[in-house]
Amino acid sequence: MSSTTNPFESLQSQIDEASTYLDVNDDVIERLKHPERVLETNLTVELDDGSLERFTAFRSQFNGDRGPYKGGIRYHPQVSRDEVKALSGWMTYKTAIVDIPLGGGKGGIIVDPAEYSESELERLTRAFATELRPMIGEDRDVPAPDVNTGQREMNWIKDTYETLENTTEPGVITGKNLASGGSEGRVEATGRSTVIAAREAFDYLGKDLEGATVAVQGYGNAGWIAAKLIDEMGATVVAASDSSGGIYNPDGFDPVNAKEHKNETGSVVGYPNADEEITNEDVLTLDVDLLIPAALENAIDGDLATDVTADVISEAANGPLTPEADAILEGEDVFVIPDILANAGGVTVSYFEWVQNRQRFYWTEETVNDELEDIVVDAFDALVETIEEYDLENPRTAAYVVAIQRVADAFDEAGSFP
Ligand SMILES: NC(=O)C1=CN([C@@H]2O[C@H](COP(=O)(O)OP(=O)(O)OC[C@H]3O[C@@H](n4cnc5c(N)ncnc54)[C@H](O)[C@@H]3O)[C@@H](O)[C@H]2O)C=CC1
Ligand SMILES: O=C(O)CCC(=O)C(=O)O
Repeated sequence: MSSTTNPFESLQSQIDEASTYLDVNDDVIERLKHPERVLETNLTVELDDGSLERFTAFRSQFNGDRGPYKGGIRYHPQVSRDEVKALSGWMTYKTAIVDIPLGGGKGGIIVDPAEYSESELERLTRAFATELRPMIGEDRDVPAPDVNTGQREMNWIKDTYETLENTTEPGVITGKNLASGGSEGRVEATGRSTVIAAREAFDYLGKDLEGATVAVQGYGNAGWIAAKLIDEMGATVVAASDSSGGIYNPDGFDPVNAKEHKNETGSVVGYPNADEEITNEDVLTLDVDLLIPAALENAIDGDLATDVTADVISEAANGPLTPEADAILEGEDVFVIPDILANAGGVTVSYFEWVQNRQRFYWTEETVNDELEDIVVDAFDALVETIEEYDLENPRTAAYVVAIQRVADAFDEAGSFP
């Protein structure tokens, strides 16, 4: 993170901003600014050399008014209680803006997975799954992948849960591989919604995506798929970065080829067809038509925002702009598609996976992608309608107006406290 902005405070200020347009009781808004509960647990894991190491892990269940808590599990040294709380809140408003019947949750372990062997990571993941067991379940809380976790970790969690519960319940977790009950299209889903939303924004703004230049910060699951799909739509990817640095070719490069280079060498840096090496900050401030931040929170803070020159930003990452950056870009007429809509493809296809698991009936990739397309386009239309109805400058505020109203309605329908 390039800024010390607390992501939980960012979430709360986003809610405050939107609530001024809503006729929702202040006490209800206060409830919608805090998680319902947070598990903090210490996992003691045996390392390969026989020693023991303690890891701190969290699971925040932010809101379950619209359905089971839903959200990923992150492995990263910067995971903190407040980060997990923020991410779980963003999940709540994400599932609401795309109108799928789920709540919001998030988990994380403070760990740099690159420093541990596969067997150590398996023991760590299974230890976390054991702690999570009483609070997860397909009708309770359904985790999924996030930064530095993927199908492998999801399969371990499913297996641990099912073994302890003596059951088969693949819908306890999503983002599994196909053989373990995963869905077609889930790996690509986050990048896919990021570019569908970008395409809709270009259309709304009367801009041409064909030949538009694109920079992608973060070349992991969300970022590289977004690069690949936007290239397939006719745009030109000119820059990309990962935690080791950035690459640039003003004429564009093949995103798939760049990914192959990253797979072989560990980084996009050194990719021969885009050999101009630039910093991560340069990637964020390039004069491009579309910027896709796809790494971590606070990538663009107030200082950097003044140098951002992209016309459209599609937030594949959660929380890549600090509130200060958001306000600056709003003043500069940059159209920011907020994370809770742009990256909602991941949780939407997780929802499809959960539905398929429960029905024991699996969809084709084409069905998954068609259903995802409809949901993202509907959410974008609701965003535009709200921008116009309230004459809003900032699409993020519009997204929260829609999402908070939906969560508040569900709370309201449930009746008052006993
Ligand atoms: N995986 C998913 O389904 C979803 C992910 N997201 C969000 O997308 C973002 C990325 O997640 P994933 O792609 O899943 O993670 P990932 O672990 O697959 O990839 C993260 C990438 O970001 C890079 N990175 C880290 N720090 C960086 C920095 N300072 N500058 C440039 N690159 C940096 C890493 O090198 C890596 O390439 C996160 O904010 C995550 O919460 C959002 C919705 C769903
Ligand atoms: O697939 C999911 O359930 C959640 C993905 C996620 O963590 C996110 O959207 O930030």
